Order: sequence, then structure tokens, then C-alpha cells
Amino acid sequence: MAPLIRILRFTRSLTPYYVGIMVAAAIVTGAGLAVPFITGSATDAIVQAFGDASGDARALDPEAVSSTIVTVLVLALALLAVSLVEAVIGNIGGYWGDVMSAKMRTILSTRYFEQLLALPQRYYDSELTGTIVARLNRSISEITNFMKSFSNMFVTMLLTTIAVLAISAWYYWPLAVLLAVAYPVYLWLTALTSRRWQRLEGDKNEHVDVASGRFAEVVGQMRVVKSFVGERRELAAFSDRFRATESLTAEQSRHWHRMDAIRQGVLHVIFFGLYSIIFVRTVLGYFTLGEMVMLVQLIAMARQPVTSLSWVVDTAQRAIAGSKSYFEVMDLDPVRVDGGGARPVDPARDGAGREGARPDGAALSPGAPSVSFQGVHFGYGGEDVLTDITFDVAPGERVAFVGESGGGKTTLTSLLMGLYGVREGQIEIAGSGTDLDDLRRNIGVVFQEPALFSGSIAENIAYGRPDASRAEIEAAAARAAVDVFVRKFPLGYDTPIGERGIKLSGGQKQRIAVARAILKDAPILVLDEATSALDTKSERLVQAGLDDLMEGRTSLIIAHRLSTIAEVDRIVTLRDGRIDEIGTPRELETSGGIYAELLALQASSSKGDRKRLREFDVVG
Ligand SMILES: Nc1ncnc2c1ncn2[C@@H]1O[C@H](COP(=O)(O)OP(=O)(O)OP(=O)(O)O)[C@@H](O)[C@H]1O
Repeated sequence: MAPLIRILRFTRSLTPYYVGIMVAAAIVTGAGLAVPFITGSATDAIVQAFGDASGDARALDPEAVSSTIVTVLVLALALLAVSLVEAVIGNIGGYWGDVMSAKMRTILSTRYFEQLLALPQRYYDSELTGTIVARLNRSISEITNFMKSFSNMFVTMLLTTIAVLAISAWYYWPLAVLLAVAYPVYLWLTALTSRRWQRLEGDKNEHVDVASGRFAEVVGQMRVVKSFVGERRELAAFSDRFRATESLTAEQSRHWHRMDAIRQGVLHVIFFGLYSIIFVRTVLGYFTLGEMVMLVQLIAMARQPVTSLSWVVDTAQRAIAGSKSYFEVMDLDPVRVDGGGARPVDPARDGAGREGARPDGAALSPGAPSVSFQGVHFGYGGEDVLTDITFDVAPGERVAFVGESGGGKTTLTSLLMGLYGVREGQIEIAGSGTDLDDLRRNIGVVFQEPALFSGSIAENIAYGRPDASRAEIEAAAARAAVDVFVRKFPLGYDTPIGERGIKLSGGQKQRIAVARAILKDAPILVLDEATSALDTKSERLVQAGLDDLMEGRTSLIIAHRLSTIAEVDRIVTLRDGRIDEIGTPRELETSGGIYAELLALQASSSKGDRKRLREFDVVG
């Protein structure tokens, strides 16, 4: 029940719709309740007319005939009016229901997306895109279905139940007692069905989520699947998951129908009692024929809340099962997901008063570092990937990071951007605002994987600055040598590049990623293997653009070319997750550390040395 109350609270802004739908349902129910009375009255009027004439129509007084005809016609008109009210108000309620569903879908989807956008990177490290999407779709359609049927049926059920109980009690109280027994018994039997049903539904959802997660991955990486002839394997795993849901559904359905048969059986026995009472008492003369007709119809109406109840309970069960994963995501606390570690701060603005922080404004003064790591420890889960990392980068300085593949260089840049909280220590970035958005606005980044979106080349370049003019986009593109290949496309910068830029070559994607960082024009630049996918000629072109861009900007570079590394102001080498050395290229050339080793390996022509060089992701 709690999840349902939560859904109501969550969609509080839809209250006018809930109320509107309920009022419409109340009017329709009220109109429906009038029908037995009208038909009962018509029966009585006719019976009375015949009764006066001892059953012989010819013996009827013509005046009495015409007055009875007028009465039944008026009653027929009343039936027409009631039906028209039902039709019109019912459809108005239906319209409100549709609008409410659409609005609910918007609320639930946007709040889910908002929460996903707020969740830290760590959440996505262990979630599959397809699973996230599948969960959202299921949750939303099941919650919406429930709310629609609930607001439609709840009032109808309630009013019909109360009216039927009151009217039957008025005519003969044992009828009301029997009905009053029928409802709770039915509800109890329904609740008995629920627990097992929900568990099985959860298991089914789990299979569908896993299959959907893999499905999205496979579709996104079809090239790999085809190249490694993985189609059959993927298909088999996918269909196995769905087959597992078949047997679960069979079990679930068996259980449900078994329980339903019992429920209905009990109900039929109770209704048998009700009908027997009505018929016998009519024969005994306690009820008129009209009252009998009315009561029979009323009892038939009493079945409706019971069947509606089973429908509502069914959709409620689905909504509870479906909303579980929705609210699990909504309940995640971004801080706890990330372990609550510290994120980068601006020493001048955020760090005031904090232990070890620089005095207000100091970071912006000349000579103060623009980026500072102080005793930073970080790990993704188990052991530290980075241990006791301490270094400063002065404003406008270019610093290269060198270390073995998997040594934590990319991790270091992720920490800089606040994608993860650190276990210990602190990271300070001067000139950024008080929150992560501000901080990230100050950093232009080219990722190892270019990571583009579907859309046009221009849209991708302008991702960090959607307001940029076409001239600005093209200028950035020219500096990253994007113009060279865009000229060959008939649609130029408006060329759609497919999902994640699938229609482009690796080098083209990388150049767009560089142009994106150039256009962002941020004071701090992070280049993670920004030119690794380029051939030597394109690399030279792009590197010239990057050199130009780095001028006067604080730059943190992870480079794969020793010639690029040689041109930076300082090098930080990493060994086993710790800083090994920090110095200028000239100082480190002869220090005997990693950089010196790389230079020596580069000079060597032996196979072993080349292999060792590759372990550092470095080429000569
Ligand atoms: N999201 C993640 N979750 C868990 N472990 C991760 C994650 N990203 C990286 N790692 C691990 O952290 C370590 C450092 O990875 P990182 O990508 O920072 O290395 P790198 O020095 O940039 O490597 P390369 O030069 O090959 O790009 C590796 O052992 C890697 O397996």
C-alpha cells in the first residue's frame, strides 16, 4: 500500500484530475443506480394497470391505459436521460483520464531523468543503459495504468457498494448482511493472491531488465557482435531470459486463476443466497414484482464493485511491483552512491575556513596553483587506484601525466572533474564556482573515447556551448582540422553522424571532440589521449590547434606521443598508483625514472623494448 500512497504524493499536482475523474465516475454511478428504480417503477405501473383489470388488457379503462402509457413513456425518457448523462459524463471522465495519464508520464519520466542526471558517475559504472530504460518504461506504464483505473473505479466501487448495501438493507436487512460478508471475503481472498503474485512479477521483471540491458548494448555495438560472430550467442541468451519469464508467467497465472476460481465460487454461493431470498420473498408477497425487478438489478450491480476490485487489485499489484525499481532509483542519495568522498573545491570560494585551505582569494593571486591535488587517495571499490597524490599545476602551465596503462591517469582527470569523490585528501581548482557545475564549466575536456551524440556535427561541436554561433562553431572546427573532412560531406556541418558518431572514423570523431573542447574555451584543459586515433598528418594539424589552445591555459595532458610529452612544462610520472617523479622534461630525462626509461626504450629497436613502450601507451 505504501508505494501507492507514495505515487499519489509524488503526483500531487494531478489532484484536480483525480478529483475530476472521481466526480465524473460518481455522476455515472449515480445515473447507473437510477436504472433499477426506473425499471422497477415501470414494472409496478404496468402490473398495477393489469392488476386493476384482473389481467385482461381489453377490460382496461382507456383512461387508465393512456395514463399508464404516459407513465412508462416518462420512465423510458428518464432511462434515456440517464443513459445520455452516462455517455457524456463518462466520456468527459475518459478525456480527463487520458490527459492525466499523459501528465503523469511526463512527471514520472522527467523526475526519473532528473534523478539520473543527478546521480554520480559511480552509479553508471555498474548499470546497463537498456536496463535503466526498461525499468523506466515498465514502471511508468504500470503506475499510469493503475492511477487511471483506480481514479475511475474507486468512486464507482465505493458508491455502488454503499448504495447497494443501504437500499438492500432498506428492503430486507439479511440481503445487506450477505452482501456485507461478500465484499471482505472477496478482498481477503484477493490479498492472499497478492504476495506470491508480486514476488513472481519481480522475478519476471528482473529477467526482462537483464535482457533489455544486453539488448541495448548489443544494438549499440553491432559491429563487434557481427565481427566476432556473436549473433547466435546473443540471441540465445536473450531468448533464454524471455523463456524464463514464460514459465514464471505460467506459474503466476496458474496461481492467480486458481485463486480467482475460489474467489468467484464463494461469491456465486453468496449471490445464490441473495437471489433465493429475493425470489422467495416475492412469492410470499413481501416484495412487489417491481421491487423484485429493482432488487435483482441492484444485486447484479453489486457484482460490479467486486469485479472492479479484482481489476484494481491486479493493476495495483503491477504498479507496486513496477514502481519498486522506480522508487529504488528515486531513493538513491547521490552522496551515498559515491561513498560521500570529497570533491574538488575552489580554495578561494569554497574552502574559506576549512582546515588546510588557502586564505580567501589566495588561489587567484599570481603564483598560486590553478589546480592542486593534496594527499589524494582514491579507489573505485577495493584497493586504492591512486595513493597519496600531491601536485600543483600553476596557471597556464602544461603538465603531462605518464604511467603504465591502467595506472590511474584517466582516473586522475575524472577526480579533477568531480566525477567521483576522493577517499582522502583534497583537490582544489581555482576560479571555479561553489558547485560542480561551475567547476566543470571551467574545464574543457577531450576524452580518451570521443563520446559523441547522434545529431549533426555542428550540434556535437556546440554541445558545451549550445548558444554558439555558426561562425564560432566553424572557427573551432577549423582549429581542430574538422573542416578538412567536413568539406567532403554534402550536408557539411549539418551531416548527421549516427548514434555515438558511428558514421565517422575514429580520427574524425576525435577531431570533433577536440573542436568541442576548443569551442568551450575553458581556462583549464584536460586532454586524455586527445589525438591517439589520428594519423601522423592529421595529428600534426590537430596538435597545432591544441598547442594554440593551450597557450595561456592550465593544461593537464595524457599523451601517447613522446614528442608531445617532451614539449610540456612539467611531467608527473605515476608508478603503482603513486607519484614517482615530478619535474621538467629536461630534469626527468636524466633522473633514471619512468620518463628516462621511456626515452631509452624509444631509442632502442629491440622487440622487448617496443613492447614495454606500449605498456605505457606511448609511441616514439
Ligand atoms: N569505472 C571504473 N570502475 C572500476 N574500476 C575502474 C574504473 N575505471 C577504471 N578502473 C580501474 O582503475 C585503474 C586505472 O584506470 P585508468 O583508466 O585511470 O588508467 P589509465 O592510466 O588512464 O590507463 P590507460 O593509459 O590505459 O588509459 C584500472 O585498473 C582500471 O581497471
